[in-house]
Amino acid sequence: MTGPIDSASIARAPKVLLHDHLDGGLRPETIVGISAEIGHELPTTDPEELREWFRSSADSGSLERYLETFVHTVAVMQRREDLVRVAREAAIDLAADGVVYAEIRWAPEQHLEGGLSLDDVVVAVQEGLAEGEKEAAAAGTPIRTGQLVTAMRHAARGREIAELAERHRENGVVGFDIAGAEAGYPPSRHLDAFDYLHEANMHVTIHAGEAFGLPSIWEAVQVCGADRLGHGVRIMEDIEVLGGRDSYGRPAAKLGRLAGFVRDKRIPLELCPTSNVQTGAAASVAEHPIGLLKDLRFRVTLNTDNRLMSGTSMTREMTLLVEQAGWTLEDLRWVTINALKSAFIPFDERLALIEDVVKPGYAQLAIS
Ligand SMILES: O=c1[nH]cnc2c1ncn2[C@@H]1O[C@H](CO)[C@@H](O)[C@H]1O
Ligand SMILES: [Zn+2]
Repeated sequence: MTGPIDSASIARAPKVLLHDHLDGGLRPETIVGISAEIGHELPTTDPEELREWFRSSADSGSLERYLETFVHTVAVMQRREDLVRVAREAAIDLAADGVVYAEIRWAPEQHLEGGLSLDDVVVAVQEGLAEGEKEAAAAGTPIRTGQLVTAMRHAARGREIAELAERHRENGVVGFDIAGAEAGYPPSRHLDAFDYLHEANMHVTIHAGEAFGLPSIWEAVQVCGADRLGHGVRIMEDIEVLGGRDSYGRPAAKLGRLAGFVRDKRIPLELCPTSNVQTGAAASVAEHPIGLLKDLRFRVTLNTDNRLMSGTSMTREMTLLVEQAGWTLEDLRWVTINALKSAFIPFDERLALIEDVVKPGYAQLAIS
């Protein structure tokens, strides 16, 4: 399973996605269609031009500017039927990309302009995801999805959103996240939300170590008790590469206390190479730290972040790593199993997906 891998195999490989924003993955045609109905003005109404507009506008070198484009996707996700549609299409599109399990995140507090309540919007998205799952199964590409309910870090609704997540845990919500501009908005601003969720035994991931460095990661892990790190790529700032290899053939490196803790505790990193290149957290996919972090045996997972803004898919992220960073089929299988090990669904269900779907899927690719 270590030889070169062709593009058809990458497309067919089972994939697991833990970090994908619902409002970052819309089909351009859907944005154009809903905008026309609700009278929202877009930079262009040509779907292909719009696709390119999102990608190039997000190619800004800064997270703040990357996030500006979301005004157009959030605008078309305010009516109940539109939330259902966007969620349904997300599940179908991910399934067509070979994704067999996806945790899809979004911030309910940004979808109340049409008069819906926080509970209404979560129910609408769940309805869409369930419809999409059904259609994907009928098309022969089964997928399982879960919602991650996000609170916006600049706002002050963390506790309320945490309670929302907890209320819907039996109805599709598998965890909680905070997102938005990182610099100036440390995770501890939402400590009451995290305390509440820990008391309720809920799972938590935190965007940290993307646009801001070690203090943000430290707070997420040690103050807020994050189970996983959204991005976490700046953990590199606590790793000194020494050059050469150790006796196990791994890159020789000296880990600081925080990086050592993250690796020792097997805290999953939800890495998103293309998105990081766009926001300036990495120079290129070839040079992205994901390769080094893999070789150092961190709990690495591979993700899309925002398929629309980053012009990507799981197949594309995998292809880039294969073509530009020398990844093998075994590496792709490893990050996929890592992601399932780190998923927020119950352990027995994760195991079933690993044994019944992922391992047989990769075994088939290895022999064909
Ligand atoms: O990579 C990211 N870092 C931080 N925040 C993000 C990223 N991608 C999207 N969002 C933010 O999360 C909200 C809910 O999905 C989006 O509206 C966007 O503002
Ligand atoms: Zn993100």
